[in-house]
Amino acid sequence: MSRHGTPSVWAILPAAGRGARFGGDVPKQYLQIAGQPLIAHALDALLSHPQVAGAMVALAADDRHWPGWTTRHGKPVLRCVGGGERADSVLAALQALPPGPEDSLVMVHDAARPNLHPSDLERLLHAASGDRDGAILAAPVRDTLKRADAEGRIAATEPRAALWRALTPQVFRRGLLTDALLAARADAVQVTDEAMAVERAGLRPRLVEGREDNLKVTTPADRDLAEFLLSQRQR
Ligand SMILES: Nc1ccn([C@@H]2O[C@H](COP(=O)(O)OP(=O)(O)OP(=O)(O)O)[C@@H](O)[C@H]2O)c(=O)n1
Ligand SMILES: C[C@](O)(CO)[C@H](O)COP(=O)(O)O
Repeated sequence: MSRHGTPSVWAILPAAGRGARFGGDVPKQYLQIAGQPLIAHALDALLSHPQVAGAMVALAADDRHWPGWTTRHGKPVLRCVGGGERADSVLAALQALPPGPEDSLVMVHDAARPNLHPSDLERLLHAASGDRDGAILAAPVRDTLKRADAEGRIAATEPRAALWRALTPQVFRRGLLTDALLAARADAVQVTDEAMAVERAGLRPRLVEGREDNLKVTTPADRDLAEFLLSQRQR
């Protein structure tokens, strides 16, 4: 048994997006970067951690690019059909997981974030294991923030003290996250990350500072940086 105990954390990868901001014919999660699809880098980063039991990947119903993996790193890779919004995909994945304790940890990570480092993952899981409100990787805002007006000019400078950018993974107790996402859906509130749903439930997840290079590949401009970062790790 590893020092982390029995692998008990299920990883959820929302991967049902269309990649509209990235463009192209192939959804960005299947972009070949540093020798494999973007989603493979995200899967490997998660499944290589000894505490992670397996992965549930939420795919678009008409996805024809999924390579059909059923295991990686000796762990199960399961899949389900995602939903119209990211939160719907996460909820579908939660509800498709194998039976397990409601207070077990689940970890949600964007398939579009290929450069998650083991050190960040370890610190995040350590923080979440001891915190019932959960924990997320995040990065403190280091730039001055401007609010734009309708003409693309500066309308205001926003205070940045105590502002952080939410990253992923985000780790919560399985039952708590499921209930929080169901409540947000029932209230017709579109949450852009899992923490937003948990905050609505009155909890205060812990912020775990993560690397700035845990980028989400969103537009074509992100591709070269992702290629560089991932190729540097393979040297
Ligand atoms: N209905 C959706 C929308 C998004 N995602 C996933 O959520 C992650 C982060 O979303 P984003 O970067 O916005 O990806 P897309 O939604 O594909 O991009 P876009 O908004 O440009 O279409 C991605 O792995 C994406 O596949 C998902 O599983 N289901
Ligand atoms: C979950 C997330 O990556 C945290 O920053 C972000 O909210 C995803 O946003 P997207 O518009 O679905 O990419």
